[in-house]
Amino acid sequence: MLHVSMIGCGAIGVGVMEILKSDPEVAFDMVVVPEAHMERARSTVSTLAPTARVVSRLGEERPDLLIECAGHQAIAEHIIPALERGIPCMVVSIGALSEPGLVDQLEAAARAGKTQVQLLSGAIGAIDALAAAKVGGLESVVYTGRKPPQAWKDTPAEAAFDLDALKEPTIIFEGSAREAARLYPKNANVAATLSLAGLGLDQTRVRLYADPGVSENVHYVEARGAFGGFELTMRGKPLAANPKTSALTVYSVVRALGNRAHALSI
Ligand SMILES: NC(=O)C1=CN([C@@H]2O[C@H](COP(=O)(O)OP(=O)(O)OC[C@H]3O[C@@H](n4cnc5c(N)ncnc54)[C@H](O)[C@@H]3O)[C@@H](O)[C@H]2O)C=CC1
Ligand SMILES: O=C([O-])CC(=O)C(=O)O
Repeated sequence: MLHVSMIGCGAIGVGVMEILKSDPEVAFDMVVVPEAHMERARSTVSTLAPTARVVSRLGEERPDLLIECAGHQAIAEHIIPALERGIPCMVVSIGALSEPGLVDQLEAAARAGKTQVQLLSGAIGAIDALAAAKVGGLESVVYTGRKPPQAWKDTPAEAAFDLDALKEPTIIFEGSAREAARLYPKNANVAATLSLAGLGLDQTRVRLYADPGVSENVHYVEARGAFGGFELTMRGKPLAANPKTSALTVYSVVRALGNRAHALSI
């Protein structure tokens, strides 16, 4: 039985607990959320993981695994201290790692605690192929993200475009993955994941579209290198609870937890 503590109880956290409540090999012992969100989280957790405690920090507890499904702040607040204490961690807010120095801090914390932090693939696929291709040498990685206009609400695109009135696919950003992550932190997870697996934040090119013609989060990747090349299109269905997040992100967390908990890993 794998004893897991979960950071975050939003669209991803709830989706993961819903699926895993029928898995006898995974137990959620604690759910970590900020004080202000504890009451809401308690009522959700009471039905999904009735034995789990809702807390605002891990304290002295030592779960088998700590999984972050919360947001950028949670990495410095919870993941780094847990790694330093030797607790293995998984991270889903990969966009946070475009902040200068944070990847190095994560690695240093894991090394100090003699443990490991796993960065999850989330909403994008072919991370295994891209990371393997990097060994032989990559020449180019280009990522195009296409989402319905309402998925860009509360981002700089809202000030620059009348999102509700868009009739055509509209480029809202073109540049490096580093700049995309700075301007669109809540939509930068895929670009940052591709960068970390591949050519890095400065060499990975990103184009983002607000497209009234799509209802899904469409991720298109073209990679070339010594291995040859690949093109990948993912059409991720957004979660009802958060249209910025594709359902595949929930499944990627469930897969990663299953791989740690079960006898067979794939
Ligand atoms: N790797 C990937 O492909 C993807 C990653 N994400 C990332 O996953 C994260 C969670 O996404 P959602 O569940 O959709 O968000 P959400 O907004 O629905 O839920 C966030 C949850 O985290 C909690 N939280 C916020 N700050 C916290 C902190 N400092 N400490 C503890 N708990 C905290 C909130 O109370 C809430 O329960 C976001 O950072 C998002 O950018 C989302 C989609 C894809
Ligand atoms: O599709 C998703 O779930 C999230 C996404 O685009 C991103 O954060 O890069």
